[in-house]
Amino acid sequence: MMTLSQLVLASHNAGKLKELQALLGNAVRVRSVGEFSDVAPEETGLSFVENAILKARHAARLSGLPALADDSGLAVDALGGAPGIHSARYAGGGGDAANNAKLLEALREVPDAERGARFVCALALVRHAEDPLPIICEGLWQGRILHAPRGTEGFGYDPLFWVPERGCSSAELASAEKNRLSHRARAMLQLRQRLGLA
Ligand SMILES: O=P(O)(O)OP(=O)(O)OP(=O)(O)OC[C@H]1O[C@@H](n2cnc3c(O)ncnc32)[C@H](O)[C@@H]1O
Ligand SMILES: [Mg+2]
Repeated sequence: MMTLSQLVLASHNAGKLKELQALLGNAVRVRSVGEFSDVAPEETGLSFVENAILKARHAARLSGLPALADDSGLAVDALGGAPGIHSARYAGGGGDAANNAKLLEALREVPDAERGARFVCALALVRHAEDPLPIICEGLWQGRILHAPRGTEGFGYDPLFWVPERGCSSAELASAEKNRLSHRARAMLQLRQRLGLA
């Protein structure tokens, strides 16, 4: 088992950082990669797992500390799994509002029964930049894409993601509730088990 006293979170996304921190609890002292660099690495992998490993190695190299990265995104059935690994830059770098507008437009003619989607999260933890055996955990969250945004909590695509088990959008969930249900919560539970923290 890996014992950790300090960990760098390899993300530049404030919404994600907040969730990762809450999900990790206070057993580990957490730093953010933003303390070491403002520049995010290029996400050139073909999969969530490859991109998570690449981001974790980058942060471990910068900080000299163990690093945890999250690569996540939204896979929409009617779009053949898009935006997928390209979720953060779906609308070409215009941020969350532009991404959400592009998604609504792409699904304009798609009926409810065909609006299925899932959030995907891959976590990668490396002990050091060249770690040959990263810990990988994955989580999925099944839902459906709404016709208009609802709610103001969370980040990213949350206002468009209908959560069937709660009957609301994920941006209408309190953060503690999202942290019980989400793709990230599921992946993080596995990770905490692997680390002996859960
Ligand atoms: O790479 P880092 O620095 O961690 O930050 P990022 O925002 O670029 O993160 P990703 O490359 O993993 O892209 C994931 C995108 O998927 C979306 N996403 C992931 N998890 C989400 C969640 O819990 N709720 C809403 N949108 C989410 C969100 O738009 C993210 O920008
Ligand atoms: Mg990214």
